[in-house]
Amino acid sequence: MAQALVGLVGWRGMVGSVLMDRMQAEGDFDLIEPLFFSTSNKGGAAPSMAKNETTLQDAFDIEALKRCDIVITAQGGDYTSEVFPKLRAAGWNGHWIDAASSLRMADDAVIVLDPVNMPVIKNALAKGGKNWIGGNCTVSCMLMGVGALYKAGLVEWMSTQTYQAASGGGAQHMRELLTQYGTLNAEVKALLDDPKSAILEIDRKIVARQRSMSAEETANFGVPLGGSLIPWIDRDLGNGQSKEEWKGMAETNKILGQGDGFGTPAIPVDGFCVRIGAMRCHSQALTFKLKKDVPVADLEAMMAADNEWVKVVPNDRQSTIHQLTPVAVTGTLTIPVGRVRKLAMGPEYVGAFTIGDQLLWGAAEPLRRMLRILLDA
Ligand SMILES: NC(=O)C1=CN([C@@H]2O[C@H](COP(=O)(O)OP(=O)(O)OC[C@H]3O[C@@H](n4cnc5c(N)ncnc54)[C@H](OP(=O)(O)O)[C@@H]3O)[C@@H](O)[C@H]2O)C=CC1
Ligand SMILES: N[C@@H](CC(=O)OP(=O)(O)O)C(=O)O
Repeated sequence: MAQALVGLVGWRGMVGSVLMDRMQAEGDFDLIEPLFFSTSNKGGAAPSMAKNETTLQDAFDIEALKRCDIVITAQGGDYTSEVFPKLRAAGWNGHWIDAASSLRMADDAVIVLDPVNMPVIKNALAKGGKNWIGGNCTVSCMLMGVGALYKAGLVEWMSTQTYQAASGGGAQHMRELLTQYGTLNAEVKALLDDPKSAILEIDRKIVARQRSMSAEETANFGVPLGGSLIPWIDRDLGNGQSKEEWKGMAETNKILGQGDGFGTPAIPVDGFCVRIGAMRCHSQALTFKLKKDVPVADLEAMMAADNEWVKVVPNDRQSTIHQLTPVAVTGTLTIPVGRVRKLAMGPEYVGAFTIGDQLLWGAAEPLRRMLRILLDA
């Protein structure tokens, strides 16, 4: 039987490159006939994973896209908003797998995170579902870590305080962060090299340099991030909440198949989303109100057994500082969960801290796994 023709859009971007790496590592290209698209280089040479179709197709050419059994895109929301409706209107009935948020909350779209919501995916597949959208990176990484508590029906509500990496804004944001770090270092290099220099003099020079950063130096984040933080991510919803914070409850419940449209009440999820100067790992401090008092050891055992990527980190200083950091997690599929302990508010209140690489579980991995689910169906 001919292999499925799979259109790949956005493959050379940051998320797309991670996706390509993972697809190669897992042998996904052995199972498909890839067709590579470009928004900027139609007719150029496709990457080495191409088999029979070695020329880049125009990513806006609906007829070319219509040839595909499956399209996977990491090109971004503007591309999805422009092309997806035209493709469906042209009668295309293939599977659309997308990293962008544009279609996530549509009734006919499933947010894919199969280690957490395989039953939701299977149910939608059986009903003829065709639109498979990757979740918000923060939500996906969080559920990969603590999804077991939701699956067990233990969570009354959850509050999350995030520490989100620069990569969530895109490649230019990562460059801007590092450039700012370099600028700040250069500002006080002579003083740092002198062990007798006064730390408050260094501090004064740093904050003066941060406060005088030009529009060019802060073009992506709008304000300095190096040596600072930004407690607002994504749009202002006008009700005091950021769009990133809104996604926490909306997407968590949609992934789990509960809340609006599912006939079961949504679980409240809320908190603050904060940009920090990490590169590509999103970290989060979680507070749970459980429906009953469950021993910490039992909670840890449930999380550890939930999927092969969760790693419960013992709640001690040495384990935490070595295993529960962006430096430890970057570039891996491991989702550590640590700092699990009962909080002072009462036996049903539990704290935890979790981290995920937002380009892997937060973006690329759920997409390629959805491709495999479709190929196996
Ligand atoms: N960044 C993130 O953390 C997350 C992103 N997403 C989604 O994925 C989308 C893509 O994000 P991201 O990968 O960061 O976007 P990028 O800007 O890295 O890539 C998007 C597209 O830009 C074009 N492009 C132009 N110049 C370059 C260049 N120098 N190098 C590479 N590509 C270039 C490419 O299209 P072409 O080849 O056609 O020219 C590429 O596919 C986002 O818009 C979002 O919807 C989802 C989750 C997390
Ligand atoms: N908003 C995320 C990144 C992202 O792309 O999210 P979404 O896929 O929900 O738009 C961040 O800035 O960290």
